[in-house]
Amino acid sequence: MEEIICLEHATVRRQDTAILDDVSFSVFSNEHVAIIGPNGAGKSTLVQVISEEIHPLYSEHTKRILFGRERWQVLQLRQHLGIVSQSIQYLCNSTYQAWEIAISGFFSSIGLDFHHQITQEQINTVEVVMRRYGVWHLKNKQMNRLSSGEARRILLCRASVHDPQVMLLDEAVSNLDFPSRHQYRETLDTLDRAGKTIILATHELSEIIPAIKRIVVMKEGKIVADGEKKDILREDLLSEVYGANVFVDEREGLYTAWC
Ligand SMILES: Nc1ncnc2c1ncn2[C@@H]1O[C@H](COP(=O)(O)OP(=O)(O)OP(=O)(O)O)[C@@H](O)[C@H]1O
Repeated sequence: MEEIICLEHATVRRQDTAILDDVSFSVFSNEHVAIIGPNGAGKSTLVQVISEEIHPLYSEHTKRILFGRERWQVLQLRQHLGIVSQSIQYLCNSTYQAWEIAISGFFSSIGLDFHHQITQEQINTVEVVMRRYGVWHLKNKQMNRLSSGEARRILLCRASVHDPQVMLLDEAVSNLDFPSRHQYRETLDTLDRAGKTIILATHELSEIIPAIKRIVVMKEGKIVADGEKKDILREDLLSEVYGANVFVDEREGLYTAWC
C-alpha cells in the first residue's frame, strides 16, 4: 500500500499556543480515517495542514509529504483532494449560482472566472453529481440564498465533481437532514468501493460508515489515540477524552454517542 499522506512532527502555533502539537500522522491509499475529539482539539487544524490551507512551523524534523511529494503547487494538489469544510462554506457564501460553485471543483476555485474554460463533459458531470445530491433544482440559485444544509450539499458536489483520490471532509454532515445524511453515507460507501481514501473529522459518529475502520482521537492539539474502531469507540476511552460520562451505542455497524 502506498503512503499518500505523511506528516511528521507538525506543529501549528496561534498566539503562543500549540493548536497542533508535534503531530505525526500518516494515511495509506484505500485506508479511511475518522478524526474525532472535543471542540477545539485541533481536528480542523490537522485537516487544513493536510490540504495546505495552513502550514506547520518549520523544524528540521517536520515533514509533510503528500502523494509522495514534499512540494506542491497548491492548485495542483487540490486536484487530488475533495474538500468540504466550514471555511470553504464561508468562502462559497457568495452571489455565485450553486451550479457555478459545483463546477468550480474542477478548477479548485470558488466559482468561475473569465479564464475558466468549461467543457461539455464537465457540464454533464456536474448535472449528474448535483442530481445525485438532490440539488439540481437549486442550480441557478445564489449561494447566499440557500439554506446552510442546501449549501453544504452543493459543497459536497464541488468536492466530488473532479473525482479526487482523497476526500477531506470536516463536519460535512452539519446541517444535513436525516435523509441527506443517509444519502451522504451512501456516497461515502460509493467512494469506498471506487478505491478512494476518506478522511473525515466529525462529532457525528453515525457519519463513520462501517468501511471506515480507523479512528484517530485528538485532544489539546495532540493525537491521544489511534486504532481500530472497536478499540477506540469505547465508553471508558471516550469518557476520559471528553471528561464526561459518554455512552456509546452501535447498530448495524453505525455508532452513536451521547452524554
Ligand atoms: N486563527 C486562530 N487564532 C487563535 N486560535 C485559533 C485560531 N484558529 C484556531 N484556533 C484555536 O485552535 C484550537 C483548535 O481549533 P480547531 O478548529 O482545529 O479545533 P476542532 O477540533 O476542529 O474544533 P471543533 O470541534 O470545535 O470544530 C481551538 O482552541 C481554536 O480556538
